[in-house]
Amino acid sequence: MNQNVNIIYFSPTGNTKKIVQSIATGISDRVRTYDLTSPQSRLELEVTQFGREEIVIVGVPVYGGRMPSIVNESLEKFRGDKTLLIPVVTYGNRAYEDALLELSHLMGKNGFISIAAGAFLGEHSYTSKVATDRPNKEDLDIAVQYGQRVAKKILELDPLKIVSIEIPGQVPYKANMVMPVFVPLTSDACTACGVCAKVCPSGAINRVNFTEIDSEKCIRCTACTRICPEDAKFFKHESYDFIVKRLVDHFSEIQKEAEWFI
Ligand SMILES: Cc1cc2nc3c(=O)[nH]c(=O)nc-3n(C[C@H](O)[C@H](O)[C@H](O)COP(=O)(O)O)c2cc1C
Repeated sequence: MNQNVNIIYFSPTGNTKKIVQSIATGISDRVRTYDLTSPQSRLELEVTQFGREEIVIVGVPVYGGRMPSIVNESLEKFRGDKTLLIPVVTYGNRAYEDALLELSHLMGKNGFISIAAGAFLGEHSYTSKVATDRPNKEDLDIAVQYGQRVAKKILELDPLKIVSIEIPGQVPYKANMVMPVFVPLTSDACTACGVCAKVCPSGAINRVNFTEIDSEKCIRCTACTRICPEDAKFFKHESYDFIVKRLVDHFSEIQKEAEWFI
């Protein structure tokens, strides 16, 4: 298609970004990006209006079966006018529960109509033993093909009969996860390069003293522990170990596949 596709995503460890970009590639080569991962990008985001003919793909990771609440306020700044929406989530092989439906509802309130939706696998932020290396090349190829199917659907749409598709999930949504309070620790290997603070999506890492973490701001997304070139940032807490053990015990053997609704 020679129509613009707008992609909006929040993606602390990069899985959601890859999937959303691949779907967009299947639709058009004219892509406009709204990356809401950094606190600065969300702070600077202005109210953005999309027209009727526009296509928007929005992607977030699943946190506790819900969408990450940190991004809700920013997503509310996007306004549609019966704008075509493709909501997408990535999740770490446990379950996506109500996250996809919640994302579709949140955007739907502001004038977007979900004409397709997808739930994709992404290596679990907490352990590389669950959904290892997902999304892999095959996942990304599939995402491109899903994008091509959306493009076909759009060309065939009767503008007077555009309705939202059915998306799995329940209302009321699952209760928000109550996360035990643990924050990343820093070992002596830290060279104070500051890359952790740069990628922190919640601004929780002190910009001068990188070992100081604001436990109220930290969303435990693992962006910092994954990016540290010295492996100096790490989680060590009995609750964290318990979560990882549970994930590995129950979700490491059988890997799920992407689900696509159209
Ligand atoms: C705080 C937190 C909660 C998570 N909750 C879930 C969950 O409920 N179900 C699941 O399958 N994966 C869960 N995950 C894994 C992420 O959804 C998955 O790794 C996702 O692909 C990360 O996306 P990103 O790379 O775009 O940040 C969770 C990860 C974090 C950090």
